[in-house]
Amino acid sequence: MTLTIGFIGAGNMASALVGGLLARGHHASQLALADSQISQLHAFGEQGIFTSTDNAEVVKKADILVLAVKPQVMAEVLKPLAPLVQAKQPIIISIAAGIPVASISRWLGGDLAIVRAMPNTPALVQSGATGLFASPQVNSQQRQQAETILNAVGLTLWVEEESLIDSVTAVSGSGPAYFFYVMEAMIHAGCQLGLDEKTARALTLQTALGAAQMAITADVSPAELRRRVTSPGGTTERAIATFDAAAMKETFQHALTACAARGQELAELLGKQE
Ligand SMILES: NC(=O)C1=CN([C@@H]2O[C@H](COP(=O)(O)OP(=O)(O)OC[C@H]3O[C@@H](n4cnc5c(N)ncnc54)[C@H](OP(=O)(O)O)[C@@H]3O)[C@@H](O)[C@H]2O)C=CC1
Ligand SMILES: O=C(O)[C@@H]1CCC=N1
Repeated sequence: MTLTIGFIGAGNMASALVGGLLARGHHASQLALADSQISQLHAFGEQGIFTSTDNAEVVKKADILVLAVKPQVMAEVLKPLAPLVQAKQPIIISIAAGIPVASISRWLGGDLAIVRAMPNTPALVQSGATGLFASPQVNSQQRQQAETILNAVGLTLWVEEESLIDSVTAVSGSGPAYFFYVMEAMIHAGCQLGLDEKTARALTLQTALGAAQMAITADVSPAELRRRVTSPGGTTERAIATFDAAAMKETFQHALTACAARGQELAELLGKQE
């Protein structure tokens, strides 16, 4: 039996996950999405997916309920759904940054199988990376079911401490934005060096793809692959020296630390709501 996966919130990340699931052959009739904005739902409805602006309608259908609203509205979204969720007992998968299992459980009335997942937007092209954490109530079959959903859209890895979800967020949840940032910067620099925008963009994106494919398939580290590009006395050496002089590695360390700290801050700011 295929389980129905319901999503509360039909924004960027739910779209990426649903797009990935559909592309992997998950049937539209076994998906359901709720969002407060009807405009967010049209495209899904047109694909034969059940949609509603009433979150409760999706909870009624869901064997697996994916919580995909912003952390800031999670408490107000979940509390009215508690009686229905308690009656239906779906597996809960929260993709929200920061919000702890204990808060989700409290808002939904307690004692539920809750998985925290931290996916990323490349799920849309089945190249996602997701970190998962299971609460003690999640049995091995439910763990497998949660993993199967996220596996449909890319790589999955379990962490055994909930706090490590903030670290996953810093590396891969937010990570696509860092790579897009580097792409923006390289395209801009290419244009400054005289390339037209189309050429700078095509060269940058293909280089990103090629470097990622090499790093994934190589049996040596990214550091070694970098060394192989960097001919002594050559051109790359100058660029890397410039990055080192600007303390780029330290900047990444600071940025990822700030990202993970924001996850903890969200938990403290929002997770304590009654
Ligand atoms: N974007 C990313 O790369 C990632 C995001 N996440 C997590 O995923 C979650 C969703 O993020 P993202 O998809 O980017 O956010 P979006 O804002 O794109 O999506 C959230 C959706 O929920 C809707 N919504 C707001 N209030 C309600 C409500 N009361 N009931 C139902 N739907 C509601 C929003 O509508 P409206 O716009 O009108 O408010 C919006 O369409 C967040 O918790 C985030 O931490 C995790 C990993 C990666
Ligand atoms: O920026 C955010 O808060 C979300 C969580 C990870 C990626 N986007």
